[in-house]
This record gives sequence, C-alpha cells and structure tokens, in this order.
Amino acid sequence: MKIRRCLVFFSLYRCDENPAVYDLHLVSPDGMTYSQPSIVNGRTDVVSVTPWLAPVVWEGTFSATLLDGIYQRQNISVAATVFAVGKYIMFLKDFLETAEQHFFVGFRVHIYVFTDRPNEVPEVKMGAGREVTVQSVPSSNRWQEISARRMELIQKLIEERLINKVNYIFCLDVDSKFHGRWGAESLGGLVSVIHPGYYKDDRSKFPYERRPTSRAFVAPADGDFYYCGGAFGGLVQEVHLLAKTCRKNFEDDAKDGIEAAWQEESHLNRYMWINKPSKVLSPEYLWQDFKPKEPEIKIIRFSGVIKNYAAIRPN
Ligand SMILES: CC(=O)N[C@H]1[C@@H](OP(=O)(O)OP(=O)(O)OC[C@H]2O[C@@H](n3ccc(=O)[nH]c3=O)[C@H](O)[C@@H]2O)O[C@H](CO)[C@H](O)[C@@H]1O
Ligand SMILES: [Mn+2]
Repeated sequence: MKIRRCLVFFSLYRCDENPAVYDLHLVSPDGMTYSQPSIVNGRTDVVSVTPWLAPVVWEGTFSATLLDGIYQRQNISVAATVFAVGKYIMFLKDFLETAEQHFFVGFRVHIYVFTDRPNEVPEVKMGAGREVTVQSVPSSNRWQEISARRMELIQKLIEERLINKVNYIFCLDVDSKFHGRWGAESLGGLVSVIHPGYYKDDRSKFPYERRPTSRAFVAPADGDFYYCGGAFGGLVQEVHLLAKTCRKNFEDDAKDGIEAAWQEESHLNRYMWINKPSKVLSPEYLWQDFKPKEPEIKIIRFSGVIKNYAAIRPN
C-alpha cells in the first residue's frame, strides 16, 4: 500500500510526463521587465495571505506581465466548464463572448458547454488556440439538481477527457460575465473564490449546512471563509478529487433524505474547510451585479448578472 502511494506521488510530480510539477517550479523568461516588488509597501486594506499561507489574490498583489511570462513559457492549457440547462442558455452568449475578451487571453483554453439545448448554443468566434465543445446533458425539473449534478459531470469529464491532457480547469456559473482580466494569477493546485455576499461576516453567520446529519456539516465555530459554488478550479487532479468527493457526499446525503442548504456549494465549503485551497481568489473573481461596489474592490473581473429566478428556473 505504501509503495503504491509513492508511485502515485511520483507519477503526479514527474516533470516530463505530468505538467503538475510546473506549479511548483516557476521559471521567469529571459529579459522580463516588470516593476520592482516591495517588501514593505503594498495593499494594506485587505488580507492577502490565509493562516495556512495561501495567497489571496487581489488587484495590486501580483504582476500580470510576470505571471503571463512564467505560464506562457510552460505552454499550459486551461479547461473551463459551464452549464446552460433549460432557460439558462440565454446567458451563454455573453459568457462566451466576454470570456474571449478576459479569460486567459493568450493561453490555450477549451470551454466545455453542457446543455440540453445544443441547437441553441450561440456561434462565438474564438481566438487562436481557443475552442468550445458542446456536450448534451439531460434536463431536470429541479434547479437544485441541475446545479448539484455539475459535480458528477465535472468528475466524468476529467476522467474521460482531461486527466493527463490538460493542466488546469475552472468550473464557472453561466449566469455571469467577465469584465476584467482573469488569468495566470488565478492558477494553483486547489483554487477557491470568496463569496461576495459574506466576506465581512462572522463565520457563525455563513450559510454553511448546519445539520450534523449532513455530510456538508460545518459547526458554528468552524470554517475559514464562505466560498462560491459558482467558481472554483485548480489542477485537474485536484478538481477531480473535489468533484468526486462532493458528488459522493451529495448522493449519500440524498439516500438519507437530506439535501444541503446550498446543494453542491455547501459540500464544496465543507471540502475546503478540510482540504485547504492553495490559492484563494478575492471577491473580484465573482461579484454580483446587484451589489454596490465596495472600496476594497478595485476591479470586478467576473460578476453574476441580475436575473429573475421565477422566470428562468424550472421550479
Ligand atoms: C455565485 C454563486 O456562487 N452561485 C451559486 C449559488 O446560487 P445561484 O443563484 O448563482 O445559482 P444559479 O441559479 O446560477 O445555478 C447555478 C448554475 O447551474 C446552472 N443551471 C441552474 C439552473 C438551471 O435551470 N439551469 C442551469 O443551467 C447554471 O450554470 C447556473 O449558473 O448557489 C448554487 C447552489 O444552489 C450554486 O452553488 C451556484 O454556483
Ligand atoms: Mn449563478
């Protein structure tokens, strides 16, 4: 058993075969010029590191030029998943068009669209090295199920098409648009986004699942941050483990007749409490259009559009 685990470790980190190692070894291209970093001056209005020493990404904490240089040299590939089931297909055009303008511009990007309406997927002109694949999925008469089943479909997508082929994956809500850069600064092993609705609240107020009978349970004195179900990602191996775990816990809960308060978002929050994200993205990476901008938000990169739930959800 011990030997097997060792082999798995080596196969994950051997640099010639698996790109995972690149996350640990950052090579700056020759001739790179960027502003001198300071060790005493920087953002002081926000916290940019977690208690487990993962970076929290805010505007003003990174050099986009440097990061693009490092990761372009590695020729990384990034997958993204987006689900547009039922009437949510109406959000897809803006999502894809704005992703072309802001999401990993200059990198190899492959967006997987999951929908029950493949004929209604809009034609969006994609740049060089960027493509969209449409995959049919069944509809459902419960939005909770559509949202939660994403974990199962992400798990399968990684197993069937991405593992050992693609470096990173991000899983995103479709009812949103990009407004600013979302790029290499967001890369990491396991990446989570702080939910814009609760980031100044006491942890006891977070909308975690509070029933101890659920596998998504988080006790009132526990929890670091409240993370979004609408955006998460990282290395495909890490996201595979996350999706597989959340799917199993969601399904096992269902067998016991319990559905967590915020479906897969609750399970994701439980997962991130135990498995600390190696990079945390600030609420710049998933804002909500109805929320007034806060002073610490210098740029909104991705934001949920205002929608009429009653008009677009199946239940
Ligand atoms: C910003 C954010 O973190 N949003 C999360 C939040 O509410 P939201 O209100 O943002 O959930 P939502 O209605 O956007 O549903 C989540 C996603 O599921 C897909 N979808 C949903 C319904 C439908 O009929 N068709 C369809 O395609 C679509 O990709 C949508 O973006 O809580 C949900 C859990 O319940 C999810 O965790 C969402 O990701
Ligand atoms: Mn949403």
